[in-house]
Amino acid sequence: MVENLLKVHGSGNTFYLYETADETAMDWFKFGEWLCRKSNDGGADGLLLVAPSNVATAKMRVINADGSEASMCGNGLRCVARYVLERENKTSCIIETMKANLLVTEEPSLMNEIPTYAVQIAPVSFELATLPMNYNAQHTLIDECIPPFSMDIRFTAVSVPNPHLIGLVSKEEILSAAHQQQLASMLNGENDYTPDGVNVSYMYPIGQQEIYVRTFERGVGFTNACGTAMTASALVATLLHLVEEGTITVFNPGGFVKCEVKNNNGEYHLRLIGNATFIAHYSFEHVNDKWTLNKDRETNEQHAYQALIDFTASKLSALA
Ligand SMILES: N[C@H](CCC[C@H](N)C(=O)O)C(=O)O
Repeated sequence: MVENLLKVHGSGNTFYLYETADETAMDWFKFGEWLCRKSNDGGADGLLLVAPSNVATAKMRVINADGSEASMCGNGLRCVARYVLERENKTSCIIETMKANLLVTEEPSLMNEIPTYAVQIAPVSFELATLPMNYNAQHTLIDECIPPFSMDIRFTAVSVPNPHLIGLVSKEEILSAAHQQQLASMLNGENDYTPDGVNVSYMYPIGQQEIYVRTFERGVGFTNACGTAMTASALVATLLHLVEEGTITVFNPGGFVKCEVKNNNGEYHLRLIGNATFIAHYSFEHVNDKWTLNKDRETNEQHAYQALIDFTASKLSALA
């Protein structure tokens, strides 16, 4: 049977998006890993599954490119939000995710008529046990130097609810990815600190209420952007007084998003606002446990998104 799916992206973080009526229909981990292979039309960073929910309008599951499942995906949830809101002809709804039912809303375009959506990012915790992460039997790790990782980068660990380690780095470290690659590879292999791996982001303040974030994603590697990482970085930037609470623009290799941070005495309210671009329509067949993928037709949306890429490039040229 031929089935339809979409290729989508949020801030250049690309996914296949597939809606199923039956969560038991396939081995999503194997399907996700196969779909994301570069040999499949360039692959993708993950698979977004849209399924029925008993507690919300729909349910989202996130499979990384290596076939592992994550509890949350900020860029992906914006794409799922658009897909479900268009299906329901609504402007807001609740989407069930692994650890929270989250409000998603259609928003005014960021620029150039680009489809724009906002997603709630929750729950948030600085407790190392929620990542999980082990370090000196500490409960939290906020703005600290970790000698085994680096003698000069200060790190913060937070779950939103997937795990993030965020380093505040110098211009040199943001211009070269070598150290980040080496640290993230160690923390996503056999190691004493992060048994389930961790998304590793390097953050660099670039202006008034503006930061730049580059992320090595657990289960994927370097991506153009990681929505939960950008939102977590915006939160950390407020805690370190690099920016004010409110709306922070987060630039990344794939474009930019807006992150809203509100801190009510340690109760954090986070919202991620950004594009939800549908790139192309695909179809696949699943016969004798083998899949075949066919690209049916492109949308014309990537052309509009190019304006946001060009704006970002002009902004980041000052970084070099
Ligand atoms: N690699 C992440 C899941 C995808 C998150 C990212 N794509 C986002 O937009 O938040 C993890 O294993 O926690």
